[in-house]
Amino acid sequence: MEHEEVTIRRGRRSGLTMIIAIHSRALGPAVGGVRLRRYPGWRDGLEDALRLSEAMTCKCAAAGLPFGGAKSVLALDGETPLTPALRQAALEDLGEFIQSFDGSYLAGPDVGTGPADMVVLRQRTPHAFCLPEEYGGTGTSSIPTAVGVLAALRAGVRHLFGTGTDGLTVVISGMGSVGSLIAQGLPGARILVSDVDESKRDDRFEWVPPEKAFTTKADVLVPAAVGGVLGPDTEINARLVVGPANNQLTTDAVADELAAKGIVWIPDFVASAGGVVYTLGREIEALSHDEAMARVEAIGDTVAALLAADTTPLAAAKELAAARLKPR
Ligand SMILES: NC(=O)c1ccc[n+]([C@@H]2O[C@H](COP(=O)([O-])OP(=O)(O)OC[C@H]3O[C@@H](n4cnc5c(N)ncnc54)[C@H](O)[C@@H]3O)[C@@H](O)[C@H]2O)c1
Repeated sequence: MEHEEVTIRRGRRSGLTMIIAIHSRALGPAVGGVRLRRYPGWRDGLEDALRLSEAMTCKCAAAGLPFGGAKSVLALDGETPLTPALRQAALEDLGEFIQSFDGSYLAGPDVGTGPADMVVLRQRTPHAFCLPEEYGGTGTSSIPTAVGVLAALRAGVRHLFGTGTDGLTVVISGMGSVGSLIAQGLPGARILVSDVDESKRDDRFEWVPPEKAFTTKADVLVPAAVGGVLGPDTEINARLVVGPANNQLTTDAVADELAAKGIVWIPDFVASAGGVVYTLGREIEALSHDEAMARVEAIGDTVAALLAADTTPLAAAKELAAARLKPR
């Protein structure tokens, strides 16, 4: 096992399996979101926690943050209804669990949780961030995440096409909180959007059925939905792939296969770091909004440097993260 510490506990109020995976604290306290979702079994939740906490270590190290990587999972089974009472009990259980790490693990929102849930965690531990603004936090991280992806996208476009984004065709797969902001952030481009949820259709943009999103001819494809979408046989009809979805590749080898096909893939842990860069900068390092946003915009410089390397962007990003993680 490469992780520093993995602890599994049953919530005494909720009865839910809780997993906290600490991948690394080499650079500072480990940070990572709380994922609350259904799994076929808790071991699947454990798999998720192991994978996602490792990705957080890479994300923080590549972004130059003084933090390590972690993840919490609250594993729901297939049938128990998630009532408000169960949610409250699970968060109180997790808050106590987080507190037992004595500040060496800092929790934020992830899939299935949001800023309001962080308020419940705070009742049991001070080590929860991304609270709503009225509680002194920075609220949702979607805006800085989208700003970071847009900076990465512009750097990729400059490298590949030597231009800005005006006139390019961009397909966005996933019109959730981040994808919809990205769509609005490219006013001169032709934007095609796609989602499994038809209610996410937006009259301002052309609609593509979800099964056609990756094969539609475009200059840029933005995966903004779920992970595991890029495998060895995935057909893609765009030259540049860059988006916020975590863990997009089914295996690291896919990065080499994409490169061999002439497709530039920007590592997700670099492109999607804006939320964590901004939130931790504001809430832990007490930076101003402008200072924290300047760090988010700097994701574009990181991407430009990765693209200048003579390896794939993934290999270059892993090298960058490993160099920062090396004991001095
Ligand atoms: N919100 C953040 O700050 C942040 C930070 C880093 C990474 N991410 C990652 O970015 C991605 C998007 O985040 P979000 O906050 O916008 O999530 P979200 O839940 O608001 O939106 C996801 C959207 O994807 C759609 N979707 C689900 N499966 C799909 C599929 N197979 N094809 C097309 N659409 C599909 C959903 O209907 C939803 O509209 C997630 O993978 C998330 O983990 C988010």
